[in-house]
Amino acid sequence: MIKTLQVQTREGSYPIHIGAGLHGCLPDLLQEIGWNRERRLMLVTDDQVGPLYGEYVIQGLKDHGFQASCLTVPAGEGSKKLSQLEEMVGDCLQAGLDRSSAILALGGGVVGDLAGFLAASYMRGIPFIQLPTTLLAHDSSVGGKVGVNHPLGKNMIGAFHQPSMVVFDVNTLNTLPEREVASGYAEVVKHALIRDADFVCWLEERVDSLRRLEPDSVSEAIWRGCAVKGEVVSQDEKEAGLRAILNYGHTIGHALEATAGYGVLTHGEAVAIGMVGEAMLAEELGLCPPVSERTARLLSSFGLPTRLTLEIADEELLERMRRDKKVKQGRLTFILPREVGCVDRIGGVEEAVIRRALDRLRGGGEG
Ligand SMILES: NC(=O)c1ccc[n+]([C@@H]2O[C@H](COP(=O)([O-])OP(=O)(O)OC[C@H]3O[C@@H](n4cnc5c(N)ncnc54)[C@H](O)[C@@H]3O)[C@@H](O)[C@H]2O)c1
Ligand SMILES: O=C(O)C(=O)C[C@@H](O)[C@H](O)[C@H](O)COP(=O)(O)O
Ligand SMILES: [Zn+2]
Repeated sequence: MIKTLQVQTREGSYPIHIGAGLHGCLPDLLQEIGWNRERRLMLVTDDQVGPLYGEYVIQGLKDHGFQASCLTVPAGEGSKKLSQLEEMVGDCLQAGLDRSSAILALGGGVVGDLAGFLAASYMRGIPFIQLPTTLLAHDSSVGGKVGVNHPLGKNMIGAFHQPSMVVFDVNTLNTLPEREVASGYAEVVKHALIRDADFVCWLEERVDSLRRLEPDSVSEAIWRGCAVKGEVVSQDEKEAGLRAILNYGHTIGHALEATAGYGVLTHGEAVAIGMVGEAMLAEELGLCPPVSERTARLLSSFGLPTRLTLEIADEELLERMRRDKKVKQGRLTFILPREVGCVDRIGGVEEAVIRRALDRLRGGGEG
């Protein structure tokens, strides 16, 4: 069964298709959005995903008369950097891509963010399509945040560039390593915690089937996660306000990810720890009833870490947080829970309270 959602943008709307075997439908789906065979296509993938799915996708396109070439980057967060992007621009120029060409991003969030940024910047912008292959990429493939990391911070160089379509073939999840499955559930849980209390209960009741990647449950989880994300992005495409709620867990999470060294923690692991820490912060500030324990229990049931065990000093984390993109005139802004299923933007959080929350996140305080 194929499920479809629409994301509204300033320039119209684009579909998200979720279902088993959708890679086989890609040529038809391209034609549905009006892409004809004259448009030269560059498939961007990584060296783990490419050998699994790249050839099938390229062959399908060629069989339908499309001109498609392939560009492969090394797998992992280390590829999300400017020097990689420069190399990719060279590959596209060599392959003869022009302003009527387009990019297809086949992979997880790293490929999606990197290939999306390539599309946003190549000759000042060409269209692209997201073909997510990780559970986490139900988040990264929707909403148009594309970019690369800087040694001083996550996603510090980037753009908003919406895809023309998202095609999620859930069959690809069958080859995903267990650690990446868990990592992906962090962003699924985030979507539930920020906007949909019923979805939180639904997840709590189906942990086992979701972890086994039972097709009906996993497709429903992806669909519900994409529905939350799509609804928020449709209301606030460029993060003027509301969209910041999608950053729950990310102020601490991004600080952890960059300080630990890109790739040491997966993005989902860092965000999982971050959500528990930020729930503790909300409790310290008296903003909500106790929610951190239930948050940690759910994340942990998916096999995710919920405590800060790496030896990183508070000051190092705070230094990163002071450069977070939500900081305004030096005031640290967090996305904090009011209750399960509802969060708020809270500005001007004092560093002393953050230190108390970090202490609890390390297992100090009352837990
Ligand atoms: N733009 C956004 O809105 C947004 C949202 C969330 C996360 N992100 C970004 O996404 C990135 C993390 O994405 P990710 O967790 O997908 O990581 P990833 O892209 O590095 O993929 C994880 C690993 O799984 C492998 N893999 C991918 N699909 C596979 C498959 N089907 N079978 C076997 N192996 C497969 C990859 O090669 C990689 O080694 C981070 O850089 C994060 O900042 C962006
Ligand atoms: O789409 C968004 O908006 C998000 O915040 C989704 C996050 O899960 C994602 O990690 C995003 O890349 C973070 O964006 P950033 O602007 O904080 O770098
Ligand atoms: Zn994220």
